[in-house]
Amino acid sequence: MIVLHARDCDPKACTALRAHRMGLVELTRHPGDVPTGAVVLDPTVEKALSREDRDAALERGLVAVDCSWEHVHRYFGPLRRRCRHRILPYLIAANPVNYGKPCKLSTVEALAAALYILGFRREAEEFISRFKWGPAFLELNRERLEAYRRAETSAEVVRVQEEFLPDGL
Ligand SMILES: C[S@@+](CC[C@H](N)C(=O)[O-])C[C@H]1O[C@@H](n2cnc3c(N)ncnc32)[C@H](O)[C@@H]1O
Repeated sequence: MIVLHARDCDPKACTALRAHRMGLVELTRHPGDVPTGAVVLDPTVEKALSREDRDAALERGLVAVDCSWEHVHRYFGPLRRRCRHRILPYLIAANPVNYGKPCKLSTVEALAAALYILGFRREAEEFISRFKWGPAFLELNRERLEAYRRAETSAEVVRVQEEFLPDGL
C-alpha cells in the first residue's frame, strides 16, 4: 500500500506517518511515484470501490492521499488520468479526530476499509489493529463492511449502501 503524502497535516496526529514508521505502508511525496493503473482512494469521485478493483489493487497497488480535508480537492487531479479513482461507500470514522463522522476516514481507516471490501479481511484486521482505535473502527462498521465485501460490483455496493444511509443523506 502506498500513501502519497501532501505534508499539510499535523505530523503528530498523522496516521499515514505512523503507519509508515511501523513499516505498514510505503510513503512518497511525488505523484509520479504512484503506479499507473493503481486504485486510488478518492473521496471526491462518484464510483464506489468494489471487488471489481481487486486485481488492479493487487497488481498495481492501493493508494491513499494523506492531505488535510480542507485541501482534498487539490491533490487527486494529477493522478486521475492514469489511475482508478474510487470512493469508499458509507462508513463511520472511529479515529479520535473525526470520531462518529460519516465518510471522513483517516488514511489508515480508508486503507483498512478498502482491504476489507476487496476481500482481504484478515489483512485489514491485522493492519488496523496496530492502532488503538482500530478495533473500534471495525466493530462500528462490521455490518456495513461485511455487506460491501459480499457485493460483486460497484453498482451493487452503491445499492447495498442505500440500506445504511441515514434518512436525508
Ligand atoms: C483527507 S486524508 C486525511 C488524513 C488524516 N489527516 C490522517 O492523519 O489520517 C484521508 C485520505 O484517506 C482516504 N479517504 C478517507 N475517506 C475516504 C472516503 N470516504 N472515500 C475514499 N477515500 C477516503 C483518501 O485517500 C483521503 O485523502
